[in-house]
Amino acid sequence: MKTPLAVQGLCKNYPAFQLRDVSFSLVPGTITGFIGRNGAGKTTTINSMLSFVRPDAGEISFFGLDYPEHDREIKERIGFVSAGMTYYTRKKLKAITAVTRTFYPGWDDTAYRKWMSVFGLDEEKTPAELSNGMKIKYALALALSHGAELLILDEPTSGLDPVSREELVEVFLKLKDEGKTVFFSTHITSDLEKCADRILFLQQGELKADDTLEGFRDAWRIAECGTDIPPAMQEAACGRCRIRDGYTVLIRKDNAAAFETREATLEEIMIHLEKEAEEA
Ligand SMILES: Nc1ncnc2c1ncn2[C@@H]1O[C@H](COP(=O)(O)OP(=O)(O)OP(=O)(O)O)[C@@H](O)[C@H]1O
Repeated sequence: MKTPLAVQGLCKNYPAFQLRDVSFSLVPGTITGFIGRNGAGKTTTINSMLSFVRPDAGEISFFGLDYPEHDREIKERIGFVSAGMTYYTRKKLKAITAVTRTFYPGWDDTAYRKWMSVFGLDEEKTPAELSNGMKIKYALALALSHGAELLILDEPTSGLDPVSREELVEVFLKLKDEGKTVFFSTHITSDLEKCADRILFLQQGELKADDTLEGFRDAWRIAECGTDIPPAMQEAACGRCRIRDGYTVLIRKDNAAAFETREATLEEIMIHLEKEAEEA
């Protein structure tokens, strides 16, 4: 099966920010979490790869087809959902759907009914009457009704309460069960611990990790120590964070044998690496 998305050497220059040579590809039927702190460049990457902004360099292909050359065919096979999506707030969902379906020759009404029912959405409502989580679900229902095989979501869980986030994570797992590929950006790492197969970690416009969730986590260990970090540990540290009684220190697993350590969570890895980058 062709890779749903391959990004090669993507660059975008803004006056105060550069996206530098980002390359990755997605594995079909998996969930990939695209993580990085605010301003790391996640949205810039997504906008550049979807040609919402013009990239300065890079090659993008979806399902082995170059983009944007094969724009029309590709758009029928992907769905894009952003937390900031806006709809005509006072139109009923059924009116919005009626317009949307005209853009897609492959529109499948049975699939639409199914996903509206799975997500508990009422067509008689207007977007103004939907919560943020419901709006994301409606956007997903539209994407899935035109047969999207790849779902690209920009920060779908931010701004949602923990229960709504949990529901969305369950939706992603359901989509994966159906063979869809899911790519979503977030800075809420706990959501990824529950559902992601792969992690892409972006830091200051550079892709710092592209690995399985287990591989990414397993490369690191955490040491907990008092306020005096021993010199050997200082040497091995890749970032340290203050905690109540001292510090937590992130150490590459390869360098951690000499210390008492434990497994690291995704959040700990991200925070420690960001601290290190800030201090560098
Ligand atoms: N149109 C633009 N013009 C100039 N700079 C921009 C533009 N869009 C984004 N940037 C800058 O690019 C940087 C990366 O922003 P981006 O929105 O891609 O980050 P992000 O990782 O998605 O962050 P967040 O999690 O806050 O959404 C920021 O410093 C931002 O100010």
